[in-house]
Amino acid sequence: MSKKIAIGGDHAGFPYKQPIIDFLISEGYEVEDFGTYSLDSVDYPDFAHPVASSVEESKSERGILICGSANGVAITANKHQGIRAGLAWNTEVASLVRQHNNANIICLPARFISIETAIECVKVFLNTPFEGGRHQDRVNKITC
Ligand SMILES: O=C(CO)[C@H](O)[C@H](O)[C@H](O)COP(=O)(O)O
Repeated sequence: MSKKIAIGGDHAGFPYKQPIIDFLISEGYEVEDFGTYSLDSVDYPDFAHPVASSVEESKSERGILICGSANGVAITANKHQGIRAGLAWNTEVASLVRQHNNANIICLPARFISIETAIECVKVFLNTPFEGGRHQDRVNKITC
């Protein structure tokens, strides 16, 4: 896959963003960081929309979004055409969101998982292929 990854999140996700970026760079990925850039309180859609747009427009191959519960960024990203943003809180779910749902954005709940788990989820998300078959039929039915 292309090595370009878009990443973003709100103030709750901010402490997790740089360690994930460091991991991605160490693995040879190019990273576009859409913010936020501090712990100051912000609104998650202001960061989820640019990440989703980057994936939607094929400027990035995959996206990573981080907020407190991961729900706000997931709900926002899934408003975009062609975006399948799924939550992951352990490596098994991170694998399934690729294998079964062909997710192109992973949403991480920073207030409920460790940074180490978040990085493990990202690793699995980026390295697990979509299974296709019956899952492709189901993914095809998602779009209204
Ligand atoms: O959007 C969210 C929940 O769906 C995220 O968890 C946010 O990070 C959270 O709502 C931020 O909450 P705060 O009390 O404003 O820090």
